[in-house]
Amino acid sequence: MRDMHRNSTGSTNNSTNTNNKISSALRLSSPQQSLRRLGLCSQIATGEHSSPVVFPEKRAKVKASRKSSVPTTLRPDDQDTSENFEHRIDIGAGGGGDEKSDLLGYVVFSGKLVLDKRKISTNNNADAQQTSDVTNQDAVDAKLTSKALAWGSQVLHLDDVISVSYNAGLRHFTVHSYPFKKASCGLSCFIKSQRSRKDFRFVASSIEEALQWVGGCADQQCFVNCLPHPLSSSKKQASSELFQSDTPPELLFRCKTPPKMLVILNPRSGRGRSSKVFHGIVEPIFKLAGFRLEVVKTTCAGHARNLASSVDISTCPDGIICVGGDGIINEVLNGLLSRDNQKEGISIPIGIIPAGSDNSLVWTVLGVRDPISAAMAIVKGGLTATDVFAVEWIQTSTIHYGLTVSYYGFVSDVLELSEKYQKRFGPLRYFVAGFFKFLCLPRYSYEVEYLPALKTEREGKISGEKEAVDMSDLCTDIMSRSNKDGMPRASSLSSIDSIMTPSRISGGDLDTCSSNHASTEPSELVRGLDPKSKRLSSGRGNVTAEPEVIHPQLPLSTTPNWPRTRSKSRNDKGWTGLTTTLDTTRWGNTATNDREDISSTLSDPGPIWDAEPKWDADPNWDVENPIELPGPSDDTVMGSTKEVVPRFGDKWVVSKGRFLGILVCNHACRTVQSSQVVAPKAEHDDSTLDLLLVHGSGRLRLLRFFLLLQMGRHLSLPYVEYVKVKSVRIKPGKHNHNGCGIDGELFALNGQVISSMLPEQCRLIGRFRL
Ligand SMILES: Nc1ncnc2c1ncn2[C@@H]1O[C@H](COP(=O)(O)OP(=O)(O)OP(=O)(O)O)[C@@H](O)[C@H]1O
Repeated sequence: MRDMHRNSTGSTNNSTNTNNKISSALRLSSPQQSLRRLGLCSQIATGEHSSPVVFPEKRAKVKASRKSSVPTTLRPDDQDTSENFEHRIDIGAGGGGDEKSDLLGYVVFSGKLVLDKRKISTNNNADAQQTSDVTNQDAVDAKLTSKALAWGSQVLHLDDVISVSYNAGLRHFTVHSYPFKKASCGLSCFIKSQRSRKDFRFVASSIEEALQWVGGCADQQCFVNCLPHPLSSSKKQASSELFQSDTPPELLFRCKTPPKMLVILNPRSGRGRSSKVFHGIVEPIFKLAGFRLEVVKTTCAGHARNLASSVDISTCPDGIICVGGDGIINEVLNGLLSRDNQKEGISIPIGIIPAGSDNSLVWTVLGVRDPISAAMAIVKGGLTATDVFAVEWIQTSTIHYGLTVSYYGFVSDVLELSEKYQKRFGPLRYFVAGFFKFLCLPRYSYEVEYLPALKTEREGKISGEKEAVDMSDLCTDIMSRSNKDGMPRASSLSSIDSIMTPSRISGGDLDTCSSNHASTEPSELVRGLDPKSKRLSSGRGNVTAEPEVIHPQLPLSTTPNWPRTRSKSRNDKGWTGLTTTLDTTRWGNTATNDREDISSTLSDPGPIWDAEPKWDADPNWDVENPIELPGPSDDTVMGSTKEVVPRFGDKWVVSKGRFLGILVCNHACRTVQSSQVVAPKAEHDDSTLDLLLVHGSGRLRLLRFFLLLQMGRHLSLPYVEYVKVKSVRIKPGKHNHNGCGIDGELFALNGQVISSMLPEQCRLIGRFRL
């Protein structure tokens, strides 16, 4: 176990020093404080909560017992006493000095504990009997601090603790934890340490002390599962007769109320392993932590989105847990943002249990990649605000939201092709599809226009301005129209590297090559897609009409919804099919995985405010790029041109020509399968997008990009441009395979799209912990 021996007892010689060193940091709380923290309360087996009852006489008793067993503060003259301890606890992390002495936080409670190593019985009566058998000779000094429970030479970090079970009226209590299990010495370099369940049953010196220990754990945010006395035949008896004589009639440990959440589980994720992962590994953790969960398994693509858009929030006030890959999270996000009250929707916390092909979001943002750690992050709670980006199809005003990345070119083509191999190759399908796509690599042409972000903006200096954006403004344009979008996915593909390199190679130094224009760009932050800022960003600040007026010529039914089937190819379905509007409820009723073809507008002339030509109407890239060599494997051209286009103070950089790929990242996009980082400078909450342009065409160039990506050196390539942006517009060339991937969902890129940040962030459950 990683943590168990982290701060083990030092030698007898240095123990006195250590005690001196730690004395300041380990000042025990006064008994009164401890008692206050204990906040005797009750969580009776039924899970019902009752009001706290204070028992002064019990408090006095506990106070006395604590005084006698442990000194309040380790003073110099206490050293002798402390030397008599059977085991010394070096809370100062091996005597590292005062600066380290708070590694385990402040002391909440201390006393003697016996670790009962006998197998924990399921029989309560036997438990009661066993407890009385434990002799105090085995007792060791123990301390509960704000960060750990330490006894003898062992330390259990509270981060690894899920809950504590306690039977009223007994001296013993059980700590349920999931510490890291260390691989055996020889294998530790090869095998990642994993968490596994470990229950520690302790016996305290007295019932009062047991209450103190358990109450202290409750104060440190551990859930306490309080059960009746094992000898009581009924809960009624436990709370009336037994408690009257032995213990307070009601024990109310002050700990957090167990959360109530909705679990949306994609049973197809991870090649169908997600149900096993949830019920076998994750659910027991949530049960230990007292969570009240309603589990819904999705029946088809789009189901999660429908659930998230319509669920009664009062039934899951603490959030929605997604079990699956990045795709299911994207569905839930889009569902939440399509609710009538979008502000409420985006504020619903989202928990993530990684059980799909790739879970870049939770790995990058919370540093969690296995289901147990993810469940623990949810149990431990806290929220991490995360940017949300919106990709809007300008001509049709359709919007799809994302949390991870949107991509165009080779990667989106691979995403599409990978569908074919889903059943046969599972997570390896990206590699297989990447290989085949590589062999017959087409050329991709785009017009890219981006608004670089200023350094000051990236550092949040105008956060006040950001905060001033009213969510209702935001909703007027982007969100209200998003209800109609219902674009489907092909599969999860936040893991760009899995396309070409399934191997694991460590990252190295990363050189970023931001655009020159970025540093000379003094413009206001165009984060958020409220109509006003969007117009500003597009250089049409004089347009004041409501969204409907802005796009007057748009027929209501022109959303470029493009559900794809998992089995059909793009050609089968005809990318430029009928104009229609996707009814999202249809997805919910679809019994199979396959989706119907719903395609997009062909002839939409685009909104009035966007009518001004920014580029040639129909770029002919073969002509515009005279240096482009013919043939499939050319590798010598940058293939694009660049210019700065000032509009109303905002200088948009225009780059057009050939691109192997365009990646617009919301966070660093780490991949679970390897140590690569696609956008090393990206932050999930910096209000900017990181744009990666891989210029040019040709297999050699593409191969070099992916190889260097594995080594973390892809940004050093001369044809790779990396810039932080506030907004990006992308328009495909004429003969492209026009796909666009958003968090693993695949869409048709018929016409120009604009990616920008929403002013409001969503909230992921959990915090990044090292
Ligand atoms: N019951 C279902 N049947 C088929 N598709 C579903 C179902 N539930 C959800 N989906 C679709 O599957 C997509 C992918 O889900 P998710 O990201 O959870 O898995 P994944 O990581 O891609 O899984 P896999 O390991 O199979 O690649 C979702 O975006 C959703 O559209």
